[in-house]
Amino acid sequence: MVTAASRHGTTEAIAREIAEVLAEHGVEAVVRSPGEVDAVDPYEAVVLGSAVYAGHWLPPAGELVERCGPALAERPVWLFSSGPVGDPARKMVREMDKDPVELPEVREAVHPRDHRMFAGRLEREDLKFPERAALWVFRGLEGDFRDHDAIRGWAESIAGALGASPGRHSPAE
Ligand SMILES: Cc1cc2nc3c(=O)[nH]c(=O)nc-3n(C[C@H](O)[C@H](O)[C@H](O)COP(=O)(O)O)c2cc1C
Repeated sequence: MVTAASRHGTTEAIAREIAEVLAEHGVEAVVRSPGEVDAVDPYEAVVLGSAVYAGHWLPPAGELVERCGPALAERPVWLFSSGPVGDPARKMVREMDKDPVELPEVREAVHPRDHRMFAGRLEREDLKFPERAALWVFRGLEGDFRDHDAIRGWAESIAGALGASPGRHSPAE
């Protein structure tokens, strides 16, 4: 299962991209929003992500860990965050690229195989006040900074760890 907490859809889109790559490699993957997951027992492995706002994961991701921590710890779990936007040459952008505050706690609870921070997306038209006001501070950070190669490469490594062979169920077959 791939599940991600998202406010404006970017992290959810990254979750879908990861699930697509898993499926291309023969790993059956469902995408769920964290709030609708009551139990992870039906799933062999879990990829859990969240957008990062002001240094924090969104609450539904942490709440899933609170609800299902022991069951998550019993299966392979990969974590990701979607955050940094803007030109990485800028100091402010590099400062954004910090692990979310919740990460040590989440690591302790679920013992993930990995945590990856992916660049995100920030579009003015998605934002409402007060986020739009924050854009004044974040000026120059608008745009889609997702690195699809990085996302796909990471998803391929997960497929590999789950025993999938590359291209096992590729559409060409
Ligand atoms: C008000 C605001 C605060 C943000 N704070 C952070 C932050 O602390 N760290 C970070 O890496 N990204 C931060 N971002 C960028 C978002 O995490 C990024 O745009 C993300 O891809 C949005 O994902 P979503 O569309 O799934 O909500 C912030 C964006 C906004 C609008």
